[in-house]
Amino acid sequence: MSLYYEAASVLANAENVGGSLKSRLYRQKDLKSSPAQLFALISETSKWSPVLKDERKLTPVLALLLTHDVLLSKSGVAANANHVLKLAIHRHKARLGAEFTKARLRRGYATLDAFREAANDGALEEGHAEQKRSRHPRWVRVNTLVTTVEEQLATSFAGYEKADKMSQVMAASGSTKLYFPDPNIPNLLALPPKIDLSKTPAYTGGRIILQDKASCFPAHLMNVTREDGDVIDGCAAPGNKTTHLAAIVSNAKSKGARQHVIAFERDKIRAGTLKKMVKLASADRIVTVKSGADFLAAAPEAQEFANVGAILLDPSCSGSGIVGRDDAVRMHLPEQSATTTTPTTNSKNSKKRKRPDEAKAKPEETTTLNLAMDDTTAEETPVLEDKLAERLIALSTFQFRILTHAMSFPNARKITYSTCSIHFEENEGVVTRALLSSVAKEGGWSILKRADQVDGLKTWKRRGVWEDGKLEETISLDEDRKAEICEACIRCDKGTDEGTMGFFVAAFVRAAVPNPNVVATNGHVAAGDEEWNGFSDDDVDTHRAVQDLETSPHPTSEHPNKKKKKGKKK
Ligand SMILES: C[S@@+](CC[C@H](N)C(=O)[O-])C[C@H]1O[C@@H](n2cnc3c(N)ncnc32)[C@H](O)[C@@H]1O
Repeated sequence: MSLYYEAASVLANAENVGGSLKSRLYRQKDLKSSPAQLFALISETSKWSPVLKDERKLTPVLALLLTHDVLLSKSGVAANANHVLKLAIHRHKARLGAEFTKARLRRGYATLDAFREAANDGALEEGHAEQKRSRHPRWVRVNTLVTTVEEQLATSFAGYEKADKMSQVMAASGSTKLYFPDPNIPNLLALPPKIDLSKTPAYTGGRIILQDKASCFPAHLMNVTREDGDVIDGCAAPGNKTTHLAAIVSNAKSKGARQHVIAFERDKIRAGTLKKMVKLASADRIVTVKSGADFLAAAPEAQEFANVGAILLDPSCSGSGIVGRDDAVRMHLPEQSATTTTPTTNSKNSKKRKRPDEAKAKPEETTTLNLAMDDTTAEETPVLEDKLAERLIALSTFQFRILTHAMSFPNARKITYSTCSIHFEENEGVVTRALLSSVAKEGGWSILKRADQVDGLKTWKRRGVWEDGKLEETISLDEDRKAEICEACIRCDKGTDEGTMGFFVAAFVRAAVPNPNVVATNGHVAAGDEEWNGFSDDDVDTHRAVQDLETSPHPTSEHPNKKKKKGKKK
C-alpha cells in the first residue's frame, strides 16, 4: 500500500530534488512501488485532477490519487480490502460516484467515454480554448536508420490523413488521425498536440523519435557530406540531435564513406539515457558515446579526432525557449483549507506516528503543481528573473568557451552552435564574440551565410535579432556587419503558427583545411593550425560554474561583462 503514500511523497518533493518526474522516480532507489506504476498513477490522475480536486475528505494529494483509482481505474484502489486508505475512500464511494456524474453532466459530457476523451485531450483544463490556439504540435521524426516516411505512413500511421495546413493539425484533438509533412526538415511530421504515441510499437521500437522541429535544425543545417569525415556531438544527452546526425551520416555513408559520430556527454547519468536512445534508434553502429567525457577537455589534436570534420554543439543554456510540453503533468490539488479528515494526520499534536514519506511531505502551498514529464528535451531548469543576468554571464562564458574550443579542432570545417534560449547573450552575442576571437580569426572561421544554407533553412524567415548594449563596449561593429550576422543566424520563436519552441542556431565554416580523409591516414595536423591548444583538464569545471556563479567564477577573461563582476563578493 506504499503506492499512494509514495506517489504523494514524490509529488510533494519535500527535498526539492531536481529533474523531471520520470527521472526522479527512476533515480529514487528506496521505492517499494514500481516507478512505472507510480508514473502511470500520477500522470493519469493529473488528467482528471481539474474535476477530482473537489474531493475534500482526505489529504489533498492522497484524495486525488485514491479518488482517481476508485472512480476511474479498472482495478480500483491497489490495496488490501481492510487497508485504512481503502476503507476511507470506499466509505465515500457512492457519494463520489454521484458527484463525479454531476461533474460530468455539468461539463456537458453525455457519456463517460466522451468525458475520458476530453480528459485525454486536456479539455478539462481551464483556458483550454485559449491554449488550443497556441498549441505545440507533436513532432515526429521518422528514424531513417531503420525505416522511411512512406513505410511509417503505411503502417504506424495507417489511416492518417494528410492535412493541407499546419493549423489544422494544431487545432486537432488527440484522437484525430491527421499529419502534416514538414516543409523545412526532411522526414519530419507534425501530428495533433495531444496525440499519445509513447506506447506505440513505432516509438518503443525506435522507428519514430519525438523531437521538436527546432531541435532538428542543427543536424540539418550541418548538411553533412562524406567529405566531412567524422562528426562530434559535443553536448549530446539525451541524444535527439545525435541520432538525427547518425541518420544523416548513414545516408552519406551509403555512398561509400566511413563516418562516425562521436558523442560527448559529461554527466554520467545523462550519458546512460543517451546510450539507451542511441541503441533504441539503432544508431550504435555509427555513434560512439563518450560517457562522462567533458568536451572541453578533449584534445583537439588527438589521433582519435584526426578525421573530425564537423562538430555539433548544443550546450547547456537557460532553456528560456522551452515550451510547456503538452504532456507535462499539471496536477490540480484540492484547496489546503478544505482538508477536513485524514486517515493519517500531519497535525503537530497528533500522537499517531507519521509515516516517513508523509513526514517529509511539505504542505501544498499552491493549488497546481507543474511537473516535467520526461527527460527527452534538455537539462535546463528555469532561471529566476533576479538571477537571470548572472546566469546569462555564466552560461554565455561557458558557451563561448565550448564554441571556440570546437574551432580549435584542426580538421573541422563545419560547426553548428545552438541553444534553446531566447536571449541575445547566449545566441547572437556568443556567435559574435566567437567570430571576433583569435581562434576564429587565425583558423579562418566565418559564419555560414543564409545564401549558403541548406534547402529548407535558407528559406526559414526567422533570423537573428541584434540587441545593442549587450556586448562589451570594446566590440564595435558597423550596422552592415550586425545585419550580416543576424541574417546568417536562425531563430525559432515559441507560440507561433510554426509550432516550434524558442530556439537559436548558427553555423560556422571554413574552407582551408586538408581533406580529413587524407589526414586520417597519416594522423598529423596541418601546420599553422597548432597554435591554439584548446582548454586543458585543469580548466574550471564549467558545469559547476554555470550552476553556481558565486562560488566558481570563470577563468577566461574573454567575457564582455566579466569586468563588471570584478570585486564581486565570492
Ligand atoms: C542542451 S543539452 C543537449 C541536448 C541534446 N543535444 C539533444 O538534442 O538531445 C546539453 C547537454 O550537454 C551536457 N554538457 C554540458 N557541458 C558539457 C561538456 N563540457 N562536455 C560534454 N557534455 C556537456 C549536459 O550535461 C547536457 O546533457
